[in-house]
Parts: sequence; structure tokens; C-alpha cells
Amino acid sequence: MTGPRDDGGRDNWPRTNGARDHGPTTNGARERGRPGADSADRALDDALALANGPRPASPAARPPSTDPLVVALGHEPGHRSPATPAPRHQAAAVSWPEARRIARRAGGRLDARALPLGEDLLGMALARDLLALTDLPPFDSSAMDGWAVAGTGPWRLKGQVLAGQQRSADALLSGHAVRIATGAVLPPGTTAVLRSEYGSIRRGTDGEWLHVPAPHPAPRPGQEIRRRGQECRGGDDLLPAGTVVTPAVLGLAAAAGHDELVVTMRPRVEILVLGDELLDHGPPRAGRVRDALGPMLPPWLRGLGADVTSVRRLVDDADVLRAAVAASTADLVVTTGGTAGGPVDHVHPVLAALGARLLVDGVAVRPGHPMLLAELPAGALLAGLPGNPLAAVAGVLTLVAPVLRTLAGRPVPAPYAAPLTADVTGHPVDTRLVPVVFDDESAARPLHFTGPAMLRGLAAADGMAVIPPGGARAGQETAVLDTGALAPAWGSGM
Ligand SMILES: Nc1nc2c(c(=O)[nH]1)N[C@H]1C(S)=C(S)[C@@H](COP(=O)(O)OP(=O)(O)OC[C@H]3O[C@@H](n4cnc5c(N)ncnc54)[C@H](O)[C@@H]3O)O[C@H]1N2
Ligand code: MOO
Repeated sequence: MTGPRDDGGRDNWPRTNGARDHGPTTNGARERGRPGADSADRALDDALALANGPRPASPAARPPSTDPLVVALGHEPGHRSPATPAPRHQAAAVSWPEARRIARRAGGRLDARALPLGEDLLGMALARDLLALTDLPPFDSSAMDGWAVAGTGPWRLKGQVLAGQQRSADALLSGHAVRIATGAVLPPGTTAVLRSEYGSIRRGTDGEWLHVPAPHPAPRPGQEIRRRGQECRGGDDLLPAGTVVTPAVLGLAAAAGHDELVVTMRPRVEILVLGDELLDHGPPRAGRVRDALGPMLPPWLRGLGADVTSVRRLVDDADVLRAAVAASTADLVVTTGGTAGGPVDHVHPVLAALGARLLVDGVAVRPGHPMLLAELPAGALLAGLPGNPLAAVAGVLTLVAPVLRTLAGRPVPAPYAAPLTADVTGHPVDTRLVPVVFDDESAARPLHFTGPAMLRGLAAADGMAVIPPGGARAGQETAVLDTGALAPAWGSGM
């Protein structure tokens, strides 16, 4: 893996073609149950992903007729009969990088607030630089358990200083030592600390004496001493505004003396899952399928810093949808399903009826091309994700993540680039997002089961590779958006 680079600069990403170990063509342990999966299987997945009405490609961009994709489709994927009308969104579809840019600029940063230091802040972004309230370490202290010594030995030993005890007013005189614990304040006059395993004590009639038996060297001046201000001085800028609060940030802020942090509020998100055909329990039956997005989207969006205020399943009814959107007080409404032109696809008509402004209406990306982004009359945003589950995830990566990032005050993260282990068939005109898993050398291995309605590839994936129009070759560096278990939680690559 290499990185970082800006997600807006697709054309600047490196395109190396160096030979690599292409690895196995199946998904191995990460995608079980199909030991015989091969390139024909991949071609079928690709066909499913690409089959839904690609716009005409330039002849040069079309894959050769030997391409397995063409075999699976039975025709050139870029070809459409002139008699077939283009689906509505295709007229206005924007490129994938442009869609991400529009989404990033669609909203403004939410208000900042000072909140108590604690786990509730995880995933929020600092609204101000984090300044040190103190020197760190705050005082000269011992780095080891042992003895604080002054001058050269042997030293007359007397007393002890423990961590947490106040600094003694008595200076350590030259030739004297005091037992000391790690982290304890050094007595004035200390020239070094001798760690306990290097010293030995002899008892004489005149008291206890500390020696350094061979072969240990006498401590050098300053040895094992943590000097005040080594890490920072009071007022130093420890972290810039925009830093996402992680466990380590909580720890540093506490060490530097903070009881609260000024953070940008979490974007409040309401999720509306559309579809009469959706079940919330049990196996699919009687023409109906399980809702895969209701369980998947809330934790994902929380990982991106959102406060998911509600998840509602709505029937396919324009009035119901209109009322739900109009009543929402969320910063971002996310709908799933109903974005295409089917008889019960109500998202476009409802947005029109509400007077919403479409910022993105279709994106040149597979899967997910009917996704949309709109501004509601009161200023909130609405992301309309396609109903096919992997297409909905593409919508999260393309529109929702950049919107949330801006609202939550996070900086543009550094996407990863990784070389592909195998050629990946491209769409002639559109970007493809393809689930990949990183191999032992951090190269991205494309997975199977990547059709728009499938989650099997994604569930085994570390990320989604961004395949430019026309495809990508084995060895080529390709951007990868994190989708792995924990990655979105801290916002990398998204
Ligand atoms: N004439 C055209 N039809 C379609 C096009 C097109 O360009 N022209 N695009 C296809 C593509 S690609 C997609 S993606 C879908 C998008 O459709 P919608 O956003 O309107 O979604 P639905 O029709 O409501 O559902 C599509 C599909 O997904 C299933 N689904 C919906 N919600 C869920 C859920 N929460 N969990 C699991 N599965 C869900 C639904 O049952 C459908 O099978 O349009 C194509 N059609
Ligand atoms: O294939 Mo559709 O591209 O959006 O799921």
C-alpha cells in the first residue's frame, strides 16, 4: 500500500505496471464456499455489475470481443440500440470524482461545542487545535525504579521518593542517593538515576551505601531522567483542528490537562429504508427479501461520525415518503431504494414536489449509478441511495462519506493506493468500485460476488478498489476506499 493522496485527483494517481505475484484467482479463506470460482465466474459478476444500461462508449474504449465480459453478456457492453431510451439519471450523470467533489462541498461544518472528555467523543473531529495546558512531562522525574544520585558514587543512601509525592524541599547533596520510583519527582540536586538492577547496597556501621558493581557502568549525568517539557511546553499545538478523536487523542488530551474538548457536532442522520418487498426477519419468502441495508447502514454511518437518530422502514408510497422527508429535522436524510424509474420509485417525484434542488442526479459509477444528492428547502441534505445493496454502499462511499466529512469538520483523508494482483475489467465509460482484499504484501486482490445486489464480496473485503473507465491491469496502483471492520471508524480512505 502506498499513500496518501487526495481523492479528487484521480488522474494524478500513479499507474505502475510492474510485474507482481498475482496470487490465487479465487478469494481463498476470505470468501469461502466456492473452491471452483474462476475467471468465468468473475466475468458473470462483472456482467451483472455492468449490464444495467451503460452509455455508449467510444469505439476505442470498448473491450475486445474476446473479453469474457462480452461472452457473459452476449453483446458489447457499451452498445445500446438507438431505440432504447436512456434512463432519466443518465442525462445528468456526473463523473465519480466530480460527484465526490460536489458532495464534499454540499454542506457546511456544523456548530462546535465543548463536551466532557470521554468515549462519547470518539469519531468526532476537534473544532480547535488541541493546545497543551501544561509542560509534558510536567516536572523532572525518574524514568526508572532505582536511586536518584548526586555526583559520583558510592553514595550514602537515605530515604525514598514515590510517584505522586510532592517535591521535597531538601536538595540531594553530592555523594548522596535516595530510593526513587518511576515517575517520582526528582529531588533538586539529582544528577542521574541509577536503575535498581544496576546497583547494590552495602550496610556499614555508618549506614547504607549504594555501589555500582562491575560490569555495570556508573550512570552518566542525566541518565534515566525524564526532563520537564521533553514532549511539549504549555501552549504548544499538539493536534490540528479536524483531527478525529481516537482513543489515543483522548489519552493525549487527558495527559495535557484537558477535562473537555471542543468538537464539531455529529451530523444527525435519519435513514429511510423504502420497499414493500422488505422483510425484517426470517428467510426471504413469497417474492420478498430481507432488508440488508437497515442493519448495515447505521453502524457504518456512525463509524463515519454520524449520529443516526432513526432508521425507519417505509412502504412504497409517495405521500408517506413526502411526509417523512418534510418532517425530518436531520442534517442529512438517507433514503434507500426508489431512485430508479420503476412504478414505485418515488424519490425523484417527491423531491420535485418538495422543491428540493438536485445537486447530483446519477453518477457514472458501477454499481450505484442512480444515486442522487439533493438540498431540501430548509437546507438539509438528502442522499438517495439505490436499493441494490452493493449499489447503496457505492452511494455511501461516493456521496454520504464526503457529505458527513464536511458536516463533521473532518479533513479530506488520505486514500490508500495499492497495486492490483489481477486485471480488472472496466466499464467503458464509468468508474467501477470493486471489493478487494489486501494480500500479505498489501496488494489488492479483486474478489468475486460483486454484482450490485450482492454483499458476499464486500463482506469479505478490506476495501473497494476504484477502477477507472476502461479497466485496470495487474500491478497497476489503484485507489482503495476502506470498508474493513474498523477502518471507517477512524475515517481513513473514505
Ligand atoms: N429501467 C431501469 N431500471 C433500472 C435501472 C436503470 O438504469 N434503468 N438501474 C438499475 C440499477 S443499476 C439499480 S441499482 C436499481 C436502483 O433501483 P432503486 O434505487 O429504485 O431501488 P429499488 O428498485 O427499490 O430496489 C432495487 C433492488 O434492490 C432491492 N432492495 C431494495 N432495498 C433493499 C434493502 N433495503 N435490502 C435488500 N435489498 C433491497 C430490491 O428488492 C430490488 O431488488 O434499479 C435498477 N433498475
Ligand atoms: O448496478 Mo446499479 O449500478 O446501481 O446497482
